[in-house]
Amino acid sequence: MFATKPGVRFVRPVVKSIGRNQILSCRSIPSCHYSTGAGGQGGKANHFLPLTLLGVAAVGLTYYNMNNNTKPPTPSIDPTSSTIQGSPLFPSEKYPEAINVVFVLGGPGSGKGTQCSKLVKDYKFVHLSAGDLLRKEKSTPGSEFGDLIDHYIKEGLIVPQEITIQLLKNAIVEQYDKGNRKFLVDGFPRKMDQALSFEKTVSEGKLVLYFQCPEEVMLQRLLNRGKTSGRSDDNLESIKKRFTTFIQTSMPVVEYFDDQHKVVKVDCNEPVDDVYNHVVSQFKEKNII
Ligand SMILES: Nc1ncnc2c1ncn2[C@@H]1O[C@H](COP(=O)(O)OP(=O)(O)O)[C@@H](O)[C@H]1O
Ligand SMILES: O=c1ccn([C@@H]2O[C@H](COP(=O)(O)OP(=O)(O)O)[C@@H](O)[C@H]2O)c(=O)[nH]1
Repeated sequence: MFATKPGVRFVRPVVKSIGRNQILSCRSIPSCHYSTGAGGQGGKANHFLPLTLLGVAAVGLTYYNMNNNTKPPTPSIDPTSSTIQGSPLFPSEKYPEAINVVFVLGGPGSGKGTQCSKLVKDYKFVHLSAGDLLRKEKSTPGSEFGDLIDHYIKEGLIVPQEITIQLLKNAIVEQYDKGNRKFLVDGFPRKMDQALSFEKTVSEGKLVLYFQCPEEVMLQRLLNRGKTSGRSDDNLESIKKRFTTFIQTSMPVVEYFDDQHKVVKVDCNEPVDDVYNHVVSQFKEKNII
């Protein structure tokens, strides 16, 4: 049912219909519309075709796997081998000013959200948590990717990049239009394909703030958070899976940026205010604040 007929003329990408408020709509993306085959619009860019096919493949396979509980959902196309094509949105003709993006990484429960809140209060950053954006999209009535997101989060897996990147893009554009230029992008990129695509199509990351944290500390914090968070992944089973994903999939991203000398490492295993003091002094040293 997800097959695409050759020659079909696309007037909108799949992502456009996601969510009641079209959160994942491609409004903000120039050259969003495209066509294929006979009757297509000649020279129009075809940027969304691979993206759409990948998205459709991921959704189809996920639904299949959710109904056949024998194996985890794995996209039929290896996402690490495909990156979204395009040029950065910031700066560009439409959005002439560059934005400052700091990626905030660290294992689940390392304190990313806690420290971001403090930075927002003191230094007027916009805090965009990829996990929060996904949870919001998941609970948006009518979201066609709600079940898929739910499944990936419970399993501690990384949601296909085009969904998360589109959510981030929309949120950043909204904030840019309000005059904001400084962003803490929390819990993203968690996978190499996301890192490459985001920097190619949205903006480069100026710095990565990485919280080093022993697993045992994160485990205790997450179990504690789980008593009140209401999150479907703050339980022992999901936490173990998230740790595995973090080590196997997300640490290579930290290493990738570390090779570019963009990573500042902060020990998470101190009281909140002490961790924050380290963060602030590192940011000052790097001229981020
Ligand atoms: N330095 C710290 N010491 C003790 N508890 C902390 C510290 N930082 C965060 N926490 C607590 O640990 C839990 C996870 O923190 P959070 O900021 O939500 O992590 P993350 O965003 O990395 O998942 C929360 O309940 C938070 O209150
Ligand atoms: O770029 C992202 C960020 C988050 N997630 C999913 O959202 C979950 C929760 O992420 P969040 O950053 O909210 O929580 P953390 O695990 O850091 O506590 C992750 O385990 C992933 O399943 C994702 O797929 N892509």
